[in-house]
Amino acid sequence: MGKYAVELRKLALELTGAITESLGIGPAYLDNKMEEGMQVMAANCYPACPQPELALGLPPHSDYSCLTILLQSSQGLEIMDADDGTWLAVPKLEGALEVHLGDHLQVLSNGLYKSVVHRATLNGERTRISVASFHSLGMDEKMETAEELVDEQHPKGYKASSFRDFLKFLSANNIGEGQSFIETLKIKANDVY
Ligand SMILES: O=C(O)CCC(=O)C(=O)O
Ligand SMILES: [Fe+2]
Repeated sequence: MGKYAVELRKLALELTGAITESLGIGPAYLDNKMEEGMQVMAANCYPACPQPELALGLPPHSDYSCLTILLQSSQGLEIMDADDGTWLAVPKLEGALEVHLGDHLQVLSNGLYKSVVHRATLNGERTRISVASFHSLGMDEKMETAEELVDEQHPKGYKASSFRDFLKFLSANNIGEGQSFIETLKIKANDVY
């Protein structure tokens, strides 16, 4: 697990650099903050469920990370098509890692990149295991929208927040009931900011 975690961290930094480069703010924009940031690994175990159509392994949510890298033992992950709200199954490809864009990059990019809403379904036959590696800034480091991506036509759309702010939100809200942290960060037209 140690070597796997180390390699994923390198991959996350490389992908984050490619994303910031694509935004025109340079490949090293987040390097220092990511290098001092956090990597959280979660092992999820979903036992076989006799009535999988009646339950979910994880409710719909987006991840509070820059990137999440996921390995799944069998199919079960679904992502939401943001245009029509339908759910699409992510196929299990042998040896493939699934990369999710998280809320941090939506905030940084002023909404040019969107975090992916996803959920975990259950199946009737076998236990499913997934290992998620979340890559984010440090606990008290605020992720802010890049000033370079803000102008009159593209006003700043998000408030800055830290992982600790997210944890406070989680302890006070139930994401199983549809509450979403990124929604609370959106700056509304008549907010004084
Ligand atoms: O088990 C999965 O496929 C999804 C896991 C996940 O979304 C998470 O741990 O945040
Ligand atoms: Fe997730």
